[in-house]
Amino acid sequence: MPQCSCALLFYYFIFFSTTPLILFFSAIDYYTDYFQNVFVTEPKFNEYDFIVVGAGSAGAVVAHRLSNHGKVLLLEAGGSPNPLHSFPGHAYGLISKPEIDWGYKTVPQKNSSLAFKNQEVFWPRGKVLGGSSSVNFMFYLRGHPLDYENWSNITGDEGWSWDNVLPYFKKSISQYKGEHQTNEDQYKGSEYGFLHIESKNFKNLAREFIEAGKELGYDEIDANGPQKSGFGHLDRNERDGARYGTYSALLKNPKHPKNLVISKYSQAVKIDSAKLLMLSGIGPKEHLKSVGIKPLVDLPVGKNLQDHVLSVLLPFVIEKPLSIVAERDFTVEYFMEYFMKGDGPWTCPLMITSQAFISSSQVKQQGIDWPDIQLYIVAVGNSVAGALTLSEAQNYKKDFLDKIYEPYLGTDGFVILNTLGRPKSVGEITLKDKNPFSHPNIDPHYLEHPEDLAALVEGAKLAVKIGSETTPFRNLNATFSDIPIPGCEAYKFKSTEYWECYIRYFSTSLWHPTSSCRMGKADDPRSVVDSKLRVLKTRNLRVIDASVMPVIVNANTNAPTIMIGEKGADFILEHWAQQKLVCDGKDYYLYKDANKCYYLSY
Ligand SMILES: Cc1cc2nc3c(=O)[nH]c(=O)nc-3n(C[C@H](O)[C@H](O)[C@H](O)COP(=O)(O)OP(=O)(O)OC[C@H]3O[C@@H](n4cnc5c(N)ncnc54)[C@H](O)[C@@H]3O)c2cc1C
Repeated sequence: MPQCSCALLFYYFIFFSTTPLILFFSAIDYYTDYFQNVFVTEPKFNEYDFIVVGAGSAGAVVAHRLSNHGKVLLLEAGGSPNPLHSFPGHAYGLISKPEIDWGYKTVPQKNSSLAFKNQEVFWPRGKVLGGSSSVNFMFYLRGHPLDYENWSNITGDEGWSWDNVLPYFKKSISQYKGEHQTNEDQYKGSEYGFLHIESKNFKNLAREFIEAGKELGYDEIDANGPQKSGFGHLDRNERDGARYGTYSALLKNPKHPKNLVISKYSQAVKIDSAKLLMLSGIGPKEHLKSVGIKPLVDLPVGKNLQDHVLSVLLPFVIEKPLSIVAERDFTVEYFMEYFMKGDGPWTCPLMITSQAFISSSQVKQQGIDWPDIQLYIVAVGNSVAGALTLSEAQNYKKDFLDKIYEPYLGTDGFVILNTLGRPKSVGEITLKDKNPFSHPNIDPHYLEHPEDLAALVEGAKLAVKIGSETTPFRNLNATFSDIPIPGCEAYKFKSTEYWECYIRYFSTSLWHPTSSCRMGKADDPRSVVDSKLRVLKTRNLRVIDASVMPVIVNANTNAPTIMIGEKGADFILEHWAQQKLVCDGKDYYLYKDANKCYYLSY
């Protein structure tokens, strides 16, 4: 990679001169979009067949599918994303930006996140068309078949089994140009699909990571089909190197524009499904009373919150220039590669090039291979910018990071993200008060369950072994910092107690909250919606988003949420077909000889 003796100065010049410009143009873009939306009259109907609140990963899919059959009003609290959102290299820069992010944070955590200011973890959520799919890191993963067998058992509905959700994952795909093109059975595009999935050429340290896994006895895998323990490349929701979330795919140029009215900057008074239901009087009776809301329907809304916990392992140092060091590699060459060819490092969010699924010993004891640890390798060296960005985007204490990074600044290296795929700790979302604009209390109870910490300790030990003791990394002279992190100096370095302490400091969210409006059987006291996603004890109201997952899946949650959107749209269409007998359009057909009209399930 190109070298320059005055690179640090150059980097600072570029950083401090472009950042205000980016902020300035983003602000212009935001206010132009906002005022255009207020003053330019949109075509409106007097009445709608469906109202969808939230144009996120699931909401955009539901609105799109329904607009093929009826008039849809899609209410979104945010506006259009600015053009920078499609640039994967800038994904980290989108976090916590108030024009597009709700700006949530957790309440102070008791068992985790000691390296964070006030032990509060930032919880980014997209407030923009496309929702969190417009700000996420775009990795495309579906989960383990057993995740869905579990859903099927919990709901008592075979419709959520792996065999029955797989067609919905496939249905969303339009074009697959990822790592596993030979696996047609998993990825063949559908004529109804809209997602583009690809994997570009920046794969630094991925081969070393996968080969290290093989040396330790793991297979090289396609993590989607069907998942098992092993190491493999990552696919992303991109098209020609640009983000391709539900905004680009479905809302930017809607397929049924006459039927779909998108109302931007329209906050349906309440925020997010759990909060929305509680402010409407649907939630835990005693809690609603305590904040002055009249309870209408007593349901465990906000309970059962789950999230993937992430512990960052750094710094690793290598002696070959295979990582991106911001001060050195912020080059014209890489930008040209991106803008001219749609390729290179800037197609890769956070330079995460590969990942692994591992079953901890707790899981192996049960005689199954249902991984509960996910490791990612991040081909980022040790830079001033890295520490600054981590602290600003995620609320880490800056001085804590400075102490860890200082001896290694400017060196090549990498980071391993050690994440918990199947956490046992369960959190809760409650209302602060009855003001719809107040942020909710978010308490994920990270690491409360002792088995969560035990699994992450195993992940940390394995990650450090991979990154410093295996042949592919030894060939790079890779080392893991031997300086204990501040706060854990009292423990024997790399002992189980040291890792427990390390993880309690370095633990945050992987930004995959689920299950606060859990789906389940009607007589299960944990259920908020039934297996057709209808809110229990109410009529004509469904929740269709990540919050309905009965248990979080062992995978990044965007693709599973889009799948939920697909199924949810079909549930509504099935129901609607039975309500209204309409046979006048070409999209409708007569079902057998039952003398009833059904809608084609797109
Ligand atoms: C920074 C980040 C990185 C991530 N990286 C990945 C990744 O690489 N791969 C992956 O698979 N997953 C990733 N995820 C998770 C994934 O993006 C989410 O699980 C998924 O987008 C959730 O979809 P959803 O439909 O439930 O909610 P969202 O997509 O968040 O949509 C909710 C929408 O509703 C709107 N809304 C909320 N309340 C109201 C209201 N009252 N009125 C009107 N509109 C409202 C919001 O503004 C938003 O647009 C990431 C998430 C984040 C935040």
